[in-house]
Amino acid sequence: PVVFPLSEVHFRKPRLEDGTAVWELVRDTQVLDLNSSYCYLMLSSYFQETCMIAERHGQVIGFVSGFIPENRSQTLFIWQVAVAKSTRGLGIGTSMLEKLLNRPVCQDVHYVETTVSPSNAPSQAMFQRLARDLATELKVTGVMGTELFPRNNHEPERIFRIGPFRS
Ligand SMILES: CC(=O)NCC[C@H](N)C(=O)O
Repeated sequence: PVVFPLSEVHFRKPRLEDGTAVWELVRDTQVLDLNSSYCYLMLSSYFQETCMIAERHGQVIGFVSGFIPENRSQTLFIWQVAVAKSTRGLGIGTSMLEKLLNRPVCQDVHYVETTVSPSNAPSQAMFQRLARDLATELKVTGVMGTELFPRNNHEPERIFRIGPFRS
């Protein structure tokens, strides 16, 4: 993996034109669920306030998708966090999450919820770090079991809840 300062990374809202690059980034992680390319176009347009792009030298190296559930305005649900394999371990994932939480749309957010599969240790560590940085707790509040997925061919998804913060 390459090493470079985060100051070389540009964080911004996604645009429609990022759709394919995001689809390729998620595909290349080989651990996340690859949604349809159309889904990433939707996220990059209708959910751009709660999504984040990280880019360096014009290359998309990170992506976060999320939304605020319409009936739970104090919670930001983080859907996917994707970081290019070659740029892992530099804190890009944590930076995307913290910058996303600093957006005006998240000014009343006091909880983050997300799901992480048991085999995704880097993602679990990233959320534990986020809880520490926010001086709050991470709790496992539930799980989406394998039986919920077609042909049982998906790992369970443990539901994490981080908060309260900024209360
Ligand atoms: C935080 C995160 O990336 N969760 C992944 C959930 C699921 N496996 C997916 O890839 O959408």
